[in-house]
This record gives sequence, structure tokens and C-alpha cells, in this order.
Amino acid sequence: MLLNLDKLQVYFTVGRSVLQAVNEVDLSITERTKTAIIGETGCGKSVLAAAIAGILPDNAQASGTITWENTLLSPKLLRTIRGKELTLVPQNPLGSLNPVLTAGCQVSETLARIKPELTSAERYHNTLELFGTVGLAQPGTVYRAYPHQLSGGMAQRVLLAATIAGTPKLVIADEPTKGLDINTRNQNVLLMHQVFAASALLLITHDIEVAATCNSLIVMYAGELVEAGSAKEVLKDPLHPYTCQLLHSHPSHGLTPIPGLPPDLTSLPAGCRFANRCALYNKLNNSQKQLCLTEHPPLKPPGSTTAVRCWHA
Ligand SMILES: Nc1ncnc2c1ncn2[C@@H]1O[C@H](COP(=O)(O)OP(=O)(O)OP(=O)(O)O)[C@@H](O)[C@H]1O
Ligand code: NI
Repeated sequence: MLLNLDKLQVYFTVGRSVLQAVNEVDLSITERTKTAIIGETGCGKSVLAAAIAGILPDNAQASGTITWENTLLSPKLLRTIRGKELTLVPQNPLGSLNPVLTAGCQVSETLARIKPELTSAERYHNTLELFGTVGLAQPGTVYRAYPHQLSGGMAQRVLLAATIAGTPKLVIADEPTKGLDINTRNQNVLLMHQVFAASALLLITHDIEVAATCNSLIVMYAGELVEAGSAKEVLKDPLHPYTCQLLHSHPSHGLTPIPGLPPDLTSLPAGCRFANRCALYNKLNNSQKQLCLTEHPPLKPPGSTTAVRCWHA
């Protein structure tokens, strides 16, 4: 097992209230698997990623256990693997590059940090090789180019070259396709799957088509996992009412918005967090509804490979 989360919990103290951003998340990621996380805005996707990468803000309090290759992921271990075996893909490629350094210099500097034993000639050579790996056609020209001379797509490739310099085992990408048109998005996703073929990928997205490119899919709602399973199965045959309604809110499935809003994370309901917006809830009898409103449903594997947090799914 590459990464394992056991009851990961993240709270924020905001003034006098406590905001439950991530609640008891259990999650396992094996080597080379591609996992997508989807869910509406504010459901805790980025906070979960930040907790794994150890970059939570100061007002966050985390609990639970994270293990990396079956060893407790201590701050010390995290310092040795971050930026190498565990890397993050930045959201805005052009903005993430230093405007006063050439593309080659930046990747070469990353290499110097990760592999201090390399000579500068070796770093130059390795950088050109990395540029080739990410599909940059004229590595020498790109090496000498400043960020403003690169297109968005080229900048993305330069950043990915820097990311694979450390031969990552896990790559976390938080909405890498945000704001891109469909063509660029498809190219980017394809490129990431090529470049990170040997790595595990945790891909946070709002985009169901992007999620469909992964093997596993995790659906989050109000800080919790509500459904987890194979991406193919979950997208074809969603079990949790939230997943069904989320998929139906997508343009390709009729654009039916989910009514209402997610609960306030500073005062969560005792029962199911989705009950007030749930289409299935409305079809239940009174005693079934009572269960939804009073008992918090556990995430249970209903016999198949998919796990669902719902009393009645
Ligand atoms: N530093 C912080 N202080 C207080 N609350 C925070 C902080 N960072 C995040 N939150 C809250 O934690 C919750 C989860 O936020 P998060 O950014 O993980 O959502 P998300 O699923 O990534 O949403 P989006 O899709 O919009 O990126 C939100 O309610 C957010 O307001
Ligand atoms: Ni986010």
C-alpha cells in the first residue's frame, strides 16, 4: 500500500466556531492507481489533499493516521518525500513558473535540489531528457525560453517535467484543468496520464469526464466520503443519491441542479448530511425518514466493490 488514511479529520477554528472540513476519511491508494475525487465546492477536496501533503494552514487541526508505504507519515518523513516521491501539480502553470528564469534553469534547479550529486552538465542533459519525456519537441529551444515566451500548454509541460524529475510515487493534482477549454483540458488530462503512468495519481476535479479517466472514484459531500469504488462502475451505476443527483446536474445528463445547499459545516445535522436535498428521502415512509434524520449513516460496502454512505441506497 502506497498511502493509507485512517479516520482522517480536519477541523478549522473560525472565530468561536469549529468548522468540520474533513470528517473520518478512510482511503487507500495503491501504487500506480489513478483516483479521482469529485464533489461540490466546499466539500473538503482541497483540504483533504492539503492534509495528505502536510500543507494545512495554521488554523487547521488534523487527527487520524496517514501512512506512507506502511510507515507512519511523520513530519520528518514528509519532509524527505515531499517534492520528490510525493508531489503536487500546481493549478496555474504559467503563474507557477518564475518569470525571470528560463524554463531550463527552473527544471535544472529542481534537479539540483532533488539530486545534489549531479554536475551541472548532467543536470542540463537530464533536463533536456525530461523535456523530451513530456513531449516538448525542441528541448534546447525550450531550455533557453522564458515563461512569457511559452504557450500555456508548453508551460504545463515544463512544470510536469519538473514534477517527474523526482520520480514521484504519488502525484496530487488539485483541479489541474480548471478554467481550460475542452480541447486543452482533454490534452492536459491525456498528458498527465502519460507522464504519470508509473505514479499513483490523486486527481481532484469538478469535471465528470476528467474523473472518468481514472480507475477509482471517490465522491465527497460535506467533508465525508459518500461513495467510493471503481470509476467506471460509480459513473455508470451510482448508488448514493448524491452521486446520482450530482451526475444528473452535469450538462451531458440533463443539467438538473441539486436543490438547496450543503449543510453548514460549523453546525452539522445529526443524521445524514444530504437528507435535506435528497431525492430518495422524499420517496421514503416516515420511519425510514426518521432514520435518515437521526442516525448518521456509516460508509458501508454493500457486498460489492463500491462503498456507500446511505441507509436506503
Ligand atoms: N483556512 C481555512 N479556514 C477556515 N475554513 C477553511 C479554510 N480552508 C478551507 N476551509 C473550509 O473548509 C471547507 C472545505 O474546503 P475545500 O477548499 O477543501 O473545498 P473544496 O471541495 O476543495 O472546494 P472547491 O471545489 O471549491 O475547491 C470549506 O467550507 C472551506 O470554507
Ligand atoms: Ni478545492
